[in-house]
Amino acid sequence: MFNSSQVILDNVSQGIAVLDADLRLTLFNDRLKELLRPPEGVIYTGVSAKTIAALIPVHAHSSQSSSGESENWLTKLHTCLTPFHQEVVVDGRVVLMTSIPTSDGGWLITFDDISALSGMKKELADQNSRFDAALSNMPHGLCMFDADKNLLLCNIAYARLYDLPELLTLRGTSLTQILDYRQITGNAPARRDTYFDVVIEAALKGSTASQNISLADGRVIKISHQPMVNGGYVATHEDVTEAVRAEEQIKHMAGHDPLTGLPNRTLLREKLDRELARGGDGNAIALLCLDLDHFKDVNDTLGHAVGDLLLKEVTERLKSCLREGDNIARLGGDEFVVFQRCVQTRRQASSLAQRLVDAIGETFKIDGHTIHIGVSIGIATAPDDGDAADVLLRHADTALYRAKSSGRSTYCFFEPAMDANIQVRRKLEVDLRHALVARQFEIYYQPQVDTATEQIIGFEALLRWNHPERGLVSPDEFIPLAEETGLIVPIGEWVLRQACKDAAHWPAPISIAVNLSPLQFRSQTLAHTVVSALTESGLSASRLELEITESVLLTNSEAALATLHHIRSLGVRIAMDDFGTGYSSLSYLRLFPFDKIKIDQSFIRELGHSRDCAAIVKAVVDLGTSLGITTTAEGVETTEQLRRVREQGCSEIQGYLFGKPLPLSSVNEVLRRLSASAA
Ligand SMILES: Nc1nc2c(ncn2[C@@H]2O[C@H](COP(=O)(O)O[C@H]3[C@@H](O)[C@H](n4cnc5c(=O)[nH]c(N)nc54)O[C@@H]3COP(=O)(O)O)[C@@H](O)[C@H]2O)c(=O)[nH]1
Repeated sequence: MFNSSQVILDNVSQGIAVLDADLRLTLFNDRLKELLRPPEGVIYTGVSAKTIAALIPVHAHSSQSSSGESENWLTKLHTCLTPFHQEVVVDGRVVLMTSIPTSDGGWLITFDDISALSGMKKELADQNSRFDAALSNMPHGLCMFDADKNLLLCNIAYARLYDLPELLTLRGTSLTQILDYRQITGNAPARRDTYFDVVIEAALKGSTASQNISLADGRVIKISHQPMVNGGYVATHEDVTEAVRAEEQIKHMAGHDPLTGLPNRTLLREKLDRELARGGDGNAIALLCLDLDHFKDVNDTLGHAVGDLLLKEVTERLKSCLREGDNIARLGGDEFVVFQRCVQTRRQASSLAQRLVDAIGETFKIDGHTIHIGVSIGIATAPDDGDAADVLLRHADTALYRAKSSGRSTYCFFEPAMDANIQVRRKLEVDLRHALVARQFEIYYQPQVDTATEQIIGFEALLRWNHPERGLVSPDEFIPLAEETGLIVPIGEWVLRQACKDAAHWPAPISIAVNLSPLQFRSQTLAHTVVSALTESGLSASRLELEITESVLLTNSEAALATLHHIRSLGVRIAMDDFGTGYSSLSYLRLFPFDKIKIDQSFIRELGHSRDCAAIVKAVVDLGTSLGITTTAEGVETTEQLRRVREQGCSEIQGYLFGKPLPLSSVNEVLRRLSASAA
């Protein structure tokens, strides 16, 4: 027969030991032996608690007994009247001993193997300390609030971010308390109500959201909310002030011109597109393309620093002409755009354009320099001239082109007919840029004759352009374009070098005259180019003549005069071309010791018809004679004109009567025949 209580005891998972009042073992089970692993025969009914205590030598750690004492188990059995626990380690296993006093003065002791539980507790403790370390070391603030907006926990970074005292970081602190405190210290959300009502409520309702919140102290905090499963939310707080500022700055830079601070082309396009899309409310848009006149001269002569200061000053003046709602942008260089929404488009745009022209026409005083520039303006209007930004900009630019060619410092409205002309001109410009590399230029030479002997004494180099589609293009058409685009500088340099090379093969003292454009004087390397053209070709300086018009001295006269003196000091002769067509040809004779005056063909043409012209020619020749300057009559076509200029005392003649401009091969042939007949 089995003892039923023993069967029960042997089938429970705990080790059981029952001690009587004398602390002797009265009852125990097999599980006790399994846990304590006593040597054979040590555990038996009647054995003392002391013997059992000897089997459990190592205390894992003492849990607090109900009396709060931590004492040796045996001592406690003698002294304690209430249950107590002890964790001990037996043979590597953690065993929880629970000692419960029995009514007869004895003890019921249970032994639980809690090794697994103890491992989990340790793991949990480790995890908690890792979590604490992570929280404390997080660069961002972190906080958890329950569903009632009471703080569950927060980390040091959160407290530091808002300068919170320790008291407000304790569990249970309400969000309102925290925000009230932040309100006082000046770092609460600038729009607290919105933050509270919208952001927090959304988080509590389960929305994951990330939002930048501006604080009253100017900082921007990125707050990311994550709802928690059991209500409440966890939020990270990151100070993104610097990042937001940098982003704003990058955005500003992408849309603005760094020099003037004005919107750039990209931003202009955005604004214009927006305005055009808004259309349809009866209002129109006037778009004004502005280009400064002679700005390049300022850069070339006074330097880029002064040019930059001028652009800033121009910007201020342009802005001062605008009214509320008008927009301005700088497209680059000296190009600006203004657009305005207006009702009476042309009238309002004219009035704005005139204000702008007047403002820029006023003298500028920059860095000790007095500067005169102007502005040319092309205007296109929407919807009449187009309703897309690209089209409007193109049409305003076309009108600008017209404003520039009709004298500058003025404005001009777009007209459809302009488009076709300008397209042709643009195409010519593209072709002209290509012409030099494509070797489409050729120099023709027109003879210059001694009036007395009627012998050829030299030739004038006159440029011709063999256009692949249009055939020979007149210099009257492409030289002004080359001057407008600045291409005259490389083209003029090519003419000079090529003409010197060609003339070097002609018999001395036959000379060569080359035209110089005013723009070539701005390059500052002109004198050097002349020297190298002479050196490369081997032509004597005395056989080279350079023809300039008074416009060279009109702008930038000091620098141009210095260059002229330098070139003349080489032995090169300087001729004043088209004499009498400008305003102050005479006064320029006092400025520079010209070697030759070329009387413009308009006077020669009129010699037989106009007494005035005859008198002018006579006066110029007399002036030349008294100053020791050679005079050449240009455009002599008839024997009658020849007779008259000879009568007036003109020393040299050039004109169709003695020969039209000829290609090099024909000139060489003429010269060959001349030297053969002279031999
Ligand atoms: N900067 C440069 N300018 C140049 C160069 N090559 C030419 N040009 C200038 O282009 C203008 C037109 O030149 P072109 O068509 O060659 O006309 C010249 C002569 O052909 C013409 N001429 C000469 N004699 C007569 C005549 O009896 N009748 C008549 N109707 N025309 C005649 O005059 C032009 C020469 O002018 P000028 O230079 O003033 O002596 C012209 O302004 C050229 O200067 C160049 O390489 N660089």
